[in-house]
Amino acid sequence: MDSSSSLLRMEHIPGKGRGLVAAQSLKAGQIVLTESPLILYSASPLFAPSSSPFTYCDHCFGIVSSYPNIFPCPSCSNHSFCSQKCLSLALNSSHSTWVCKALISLLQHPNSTLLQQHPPERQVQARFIVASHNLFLQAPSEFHTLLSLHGTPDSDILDVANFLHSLISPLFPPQSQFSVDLTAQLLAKDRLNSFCLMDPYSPDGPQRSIKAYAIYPKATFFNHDCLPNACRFDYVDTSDEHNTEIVIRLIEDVPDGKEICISYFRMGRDYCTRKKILMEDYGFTCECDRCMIEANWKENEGEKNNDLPHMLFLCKHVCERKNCAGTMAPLPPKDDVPSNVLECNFCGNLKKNDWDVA
Ligand SMILES: C[S@@+](CC[C@H](N)C(=O)[O-])C[C@H]1O[C@@H](n2cnc3c(N)ncnc32)[C@H](O)[C@@H]1O
Repeated sequence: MDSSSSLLRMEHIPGKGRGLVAAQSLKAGQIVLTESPLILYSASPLFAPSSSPFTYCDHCFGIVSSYPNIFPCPSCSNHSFCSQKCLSLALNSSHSTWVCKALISLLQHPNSTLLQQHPPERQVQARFIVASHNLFLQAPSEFHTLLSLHGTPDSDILDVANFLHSLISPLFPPQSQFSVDLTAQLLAKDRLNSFCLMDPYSPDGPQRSIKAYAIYPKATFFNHDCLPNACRFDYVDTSDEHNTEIVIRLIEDVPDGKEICISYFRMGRDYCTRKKILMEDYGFTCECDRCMIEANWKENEGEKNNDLPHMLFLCKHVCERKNCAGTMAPLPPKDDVPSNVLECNFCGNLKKNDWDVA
């Protein structure tokens, strides 16, 4: 049984829809959820080469080193894998015969120049629709879970759905019931529920690109808070089957019944930037404690208006390593003893917690 079920329960949270609350008293550093994606797809546009300096396995998204450690798809030259195991798993799941043929057809489609004229994002959405249809064919109950998530199409999504459906629907098997409306529904779910899987951290490297997108069936119910009590660790690049799992760990103690929230982006951003992202990308206005205080700050006076408890939280929990700004959470407790070491969820940096004086 899923161990998170005794730690978390879903509740209706006023003003936020569904959310996850602590089902018992929980400790800082505790891992409250580990799960595999419902759907996972590459963030590389179909036509343009990826901007990432790394090459990834198209199944587990671990870094592929060089030949002879590359296992290409036997039917297309566009997808490669880091091991025989990933290749075999992919051919029976994420890179099934239908997916392989659909992606080749999209690349060779007489209208493919149309797709290339759209922003690269459209090509990534095409990958998502192909992956969703594959889920529909392979795991109908998981497909229905995907459809039950939060998100309804707006007019922009309907336009995109019309365009993508015209390109992709000829590739669906004849009995497929994938309508434009269903395509639009799926795109709306993807917009609100997908997590980014990022390039590995490098102190001097370029800004990290997104290597893949994933939707997790339970983690998606964590609502946002600008001063979260939990954060996501993705132990990527372990080159095994756990590479794409999400791990949610508590930043501080959480009493029974309290909502557990993550931040949908790195915490260091100022009020106006956070407000803009949350409205444009997620369609809501955040009313967390931090936003309520910062909303009253005078324009351009953020630095002078620092609110002490919030500043202490940010000093303690924002990683100060160069090119990082990830979130620092305590290591998991050992034998119920809390750890005095904080770990960054982004770069893995460890630092002693000197903030909590007994
Ligand atoms: C990934 S879903 C989270 C689960 C969602 N509450 C549900 O009912 O399925 C993201 C959506 O949850 C809602 N949400 C998340 N955090 C919120 C917050 N702090 N305030 C208001 N709404 C929030 C927004 O509608 C957002 O688009």
